[in-house]
Amino acid sequence: MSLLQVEHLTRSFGGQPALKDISFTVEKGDSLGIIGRSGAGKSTLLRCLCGLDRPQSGRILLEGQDLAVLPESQIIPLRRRIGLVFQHFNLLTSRTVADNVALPLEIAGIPRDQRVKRVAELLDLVGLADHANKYPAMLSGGQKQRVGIARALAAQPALLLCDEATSALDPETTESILALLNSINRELGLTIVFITHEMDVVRTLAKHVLVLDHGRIIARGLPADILEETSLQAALPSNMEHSPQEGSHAVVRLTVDQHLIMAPLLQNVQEMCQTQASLLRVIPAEDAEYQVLDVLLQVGDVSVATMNFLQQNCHAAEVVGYVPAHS
Ligand SMILES: Nc1ncnc2c1ncn2[C@@H]1O[C@H](COP(=O)(O)OP(=O)(O)OP(=O)(O)O)[C@@H](O)[C@H]1O
Repeated sequence: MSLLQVEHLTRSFGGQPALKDISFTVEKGDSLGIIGRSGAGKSTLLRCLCGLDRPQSGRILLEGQDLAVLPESQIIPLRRRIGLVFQHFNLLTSRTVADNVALPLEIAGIPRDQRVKRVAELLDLVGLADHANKYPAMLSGGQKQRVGIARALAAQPALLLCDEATSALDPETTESILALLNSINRELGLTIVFITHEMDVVRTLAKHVLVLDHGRIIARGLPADILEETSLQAALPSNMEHSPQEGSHAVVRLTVDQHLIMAPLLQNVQEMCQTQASLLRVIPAEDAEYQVLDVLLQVGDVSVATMNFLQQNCHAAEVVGYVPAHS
């Protein structure tokens, strides 16, 4: 039996569908990333998965129990099987770090001595053992999220749901939080379902990916395949049709050896400047808006004439360093 089984889920707001016929399963130990542009239905799906919202139809089976139809009184114990990590941490400012982490255990009626032991273990796990008595206002964003993660793990959930858990953090802190979530998934074997709009998060954390668009699943699979497909989709002209129209031109996708693109330029440098030039590396453009490639060449003689030639034939050319001639 899958840990989570979602079948034909639909959810509308005022007649406007936000989720349409969503079906997928999550196996124990998986890490599923749900991506999609703004308004695709990610948050609505996550709210349904944790029982905070009810779909109009469909089933959400967590360990075999249907969150979509259970009466509220029976959903509460089932919700304890789910740990939630929020974008903005949602810590209680008047409670210390230790008391924030202890909250789900208090609600579950766990005796004080067991709570103290469990909280100490959790703070150790998230690297905050020395911060137990601090208040949230005394912590950095990354530390607050670590508290959020410890709290989510407190009641030993079967499933961790993360709602844009790193969107409010800087890149370095994001990396450390993703490393923590990764170890929780890979070393503790805890199943994670997360929503994000950041491709790097998917690349780092997901074992599988679902892509939502206008409330539907439009793609699912392994991160590498989905990310390649997603970047291709984003690059396609917005006015592209899938069938030929009167007078239309075809859009052709090529997979090209980068040496082939550079060959004419390298040949010209060698002929016009009478110097050796070879390709070291092509760096994919970070900024798609300008559609440029960064290319590293190894050039034998960087005379004024060679640099002038390169500057005239490229957007820009500058010497960034030197390597031995034989490398
Ligand atoms: N409580 C609500 N009342 C009315 N419409 C809603 C409600 N919640 C979501 N919607 C609508 O459902 C659709 C999906 O919204 P949702 O917030 O799930 O998308 P999302 O993918 O999480 O977007 P974002 O990345 O911007 O948070 C949107 O059209 C949104 O306006």
